Amino acid sequence: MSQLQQLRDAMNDAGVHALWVSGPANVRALTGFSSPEDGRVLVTPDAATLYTDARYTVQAREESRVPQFIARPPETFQHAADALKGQRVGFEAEHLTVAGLDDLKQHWPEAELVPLRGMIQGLRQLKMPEEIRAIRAAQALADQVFNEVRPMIVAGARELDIALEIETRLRKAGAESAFGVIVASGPRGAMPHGHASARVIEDGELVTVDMGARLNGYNSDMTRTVAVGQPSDEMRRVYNAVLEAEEAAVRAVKPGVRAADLDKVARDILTGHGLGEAFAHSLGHGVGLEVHEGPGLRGTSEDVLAAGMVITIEPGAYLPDVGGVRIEDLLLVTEDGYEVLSHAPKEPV
Ligand SMILES: CSCC[C@H](N)C(=O)N1CCC[C@H]1C(=O)O
Repeated sequence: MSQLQQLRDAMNDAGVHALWVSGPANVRALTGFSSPEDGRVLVTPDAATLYTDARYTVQAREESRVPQFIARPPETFQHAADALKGQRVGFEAEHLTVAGLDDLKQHWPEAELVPLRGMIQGLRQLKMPEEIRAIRAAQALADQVFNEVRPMIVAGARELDIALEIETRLRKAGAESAFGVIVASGPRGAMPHGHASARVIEDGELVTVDMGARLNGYNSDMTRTVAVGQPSDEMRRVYNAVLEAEEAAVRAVKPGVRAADLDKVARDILTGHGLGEAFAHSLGHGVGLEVHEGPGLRGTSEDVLAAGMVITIEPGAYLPDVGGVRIEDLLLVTEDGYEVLSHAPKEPV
């Protein structure tokens, strides 16, 4: 069943006749339009319309799987107003600004506006075959770029030169960086989001590189921590504990497993190594049109893994003023377990 048809079923369950979609990734998921920040979609029981403006007339015609209406507000809203009179119209509470809601109220005074959460994000958790192909291609490119740049990670190199090389190679291959490349060396490794700085890598340090490619709208996400020279015994111990936790969590991936239980697999191992407090974030997340999407792999998550999800497994341990380690793989949940999509080597330290 198409995502649009599944969405109509969900709208029916939520008791709305129509849905105004403004979240960029959701607009893209429903239409294929590649400038979704400048698009909106109105979904009704028998139609879906992409609203965008004249800058995108040709692009929308080429890309959109649904009919387009080219206009700017207020014409955009007026186009739909008659059909929405007396209807319950859902909107995406996470994606509509206060001003955006004011506009809807002003232009659709006879509609009942209903805030909804996570309706399309929920559907997006299960990837379709063409989406899996796109994520696989993005990760293959990320693996290739990581392997090409790996020899640059040596004592004397600056973090930001490594990040720039990764970004340049992704761009030359027709992709872009899915997020600001994280290159965190030595004590900066204690920052889970340590975006590359001007710091010069020193001998004996661990360097965490977290990178993703965005190709044809779909993202990848992978982290490797590598050693430059001989790291301290303490950091080698931390590395091996994180690796053990990562591999155990990967092995536990299969349909039906609760995301919270998966998080616990890794957390228990790190706790056993005295690193429970140092694991300062969740185990992972879904990846697709957004780098961070459902399911959420954290202790409080209600999500349950299902075949077709693409997830990260990325435990880490962060010791302030000392350093840190994170190891992350990208996985496809399959009918009988999982397939690891990220292939860059995990080097022994
Ligand atoms: C800035 S995007 C970060 C991508 C990264 N792989 C990631 O998802 N995380 C790094 C630390 C934990 C996790 C996160 O929740 O941000």
